[in-house]
Amino acid sequence: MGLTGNAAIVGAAQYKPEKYQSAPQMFHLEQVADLARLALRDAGMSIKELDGLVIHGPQFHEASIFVPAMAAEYLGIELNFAEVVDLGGCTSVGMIWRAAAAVEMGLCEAVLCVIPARMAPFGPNDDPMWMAQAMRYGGHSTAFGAPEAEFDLPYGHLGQNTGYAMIAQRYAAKYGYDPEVMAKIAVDQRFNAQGHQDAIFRGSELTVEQVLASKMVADPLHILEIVMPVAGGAAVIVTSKEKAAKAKNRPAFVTGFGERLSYKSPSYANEMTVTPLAQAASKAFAMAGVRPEDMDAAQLYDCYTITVLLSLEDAGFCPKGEGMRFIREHNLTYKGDFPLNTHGGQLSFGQSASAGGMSQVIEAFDQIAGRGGERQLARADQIFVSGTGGVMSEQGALILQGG
Ligand SMILES: CC(=O)CC(=O)SCCNC(=O)CCNC(=O)[C@H](O)C(C)(C)COP(=O)(O)OP(=O)(O)OC[C@H]1O[C@@H](n2cnc3c(N)ncnc32)[C@H](O)[C@@H]1OP(=O)(O)O
Repeated sequence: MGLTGNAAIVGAAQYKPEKYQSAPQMFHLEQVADLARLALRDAGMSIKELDGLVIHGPQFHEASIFVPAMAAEYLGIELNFAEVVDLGGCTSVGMIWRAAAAVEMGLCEAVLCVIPARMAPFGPNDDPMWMAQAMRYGGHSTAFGAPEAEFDLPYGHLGQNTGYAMIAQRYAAKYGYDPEVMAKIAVDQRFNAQGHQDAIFRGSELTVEQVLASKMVADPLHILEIVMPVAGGAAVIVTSKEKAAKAKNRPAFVTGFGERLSYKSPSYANEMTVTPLAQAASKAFAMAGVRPEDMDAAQLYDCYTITVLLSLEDAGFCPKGEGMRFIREHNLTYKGDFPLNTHGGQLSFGQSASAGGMSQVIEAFDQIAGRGGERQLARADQIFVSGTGGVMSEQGALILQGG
């Protein structure tokens, strides 16, 4: 049951992360078209070959319904498969497996997965204040009737920072917490970012002391353990094995996936320190017929350092409660014995809304395709990718393997 490895990523493109103030504003459809052009060029394919579209829809305030049909019309293509994915930071991983499954089912042959994440010019019905706030406190709905508006927000649980801090506090109470070890995650990833020409924090290396001396945002999370929101956008082409055989790049076959959605707010979790990634990852490994120790690298969603710690444990790279020891004992850089987030992760490459997780998918593809430049791993045949939405509540796992 599941994928049989007959669909692959063959091309990708992403905008260089930029601060919102300096990034160009583009209408979302314009971004879709531009990203599609860049990803197709990378794959060596023509737009006429596309017959599937997976799109991230919520930001389309130009039109809130029929988003895939509107985008297809704008691209001038007809579709055999269309899907909107809205899973926050789990969107990217969710898009890739849905595209691969659709290809394997024979619904379509080539799918564009696309997330526009630059700001669009404000329209007459947009409220710039609300949008600025939504961008800042991304994860929480303040909408009338939303459970978090009633039970979380009045207690100061605004958006993601406080939710992840709460999980970190619970972890600390249960298993202990060494701030230096947590800072090492950010430091090793910042080292990796020096090897990626598009990383927003290329050119500024980091030490454990700097992380620990940086502003405390939500105890125990320092600002340098938290992602900085940036403008961006990404697109990936997933196609059939037959088409992949003719592709320009070495394909990354999608051989396993898992997805698990749980509570949206950690306040409702039975046990905050165990995330739904445990189920998602074990399904993905079983489907691909591989184990965590077979992986050449892990690209783990990293909105916060605590996300990385929990993901390492729940994906099965080390037992529960032993993440600190694992991080202390391993060099997580691309030069090390456990290459993790080899592009710098979102902490150091940059986090653009919902497209941030696609940077992890694209880095896995780049490594498998052998175009990682100075950060290229000697062996990159099997890579694990995770996606995290909400406050550890939406989890996705992918296994990508070179052909
Ligand atoms: C979405 C999902 O489903 C799952 C997820 O990914 S959850 C995560 C979603 N993302 C978020 O919630 C965003 C988290 N980040 C933040 O809220 C903010 O960055 C923050 C509150 C941590 C800091 O904001 P702030 O204190 O107002 O910083 P601000 O005054 O804007 O900037 C101060 C400086 O620090 C920098 N900075 C801001 N945030 C930074 C960060 N996280 N890391 C490093 N530098 C940062 C700024 O660039 C600025 O530098 P300059 O003065 O040189 O321009």
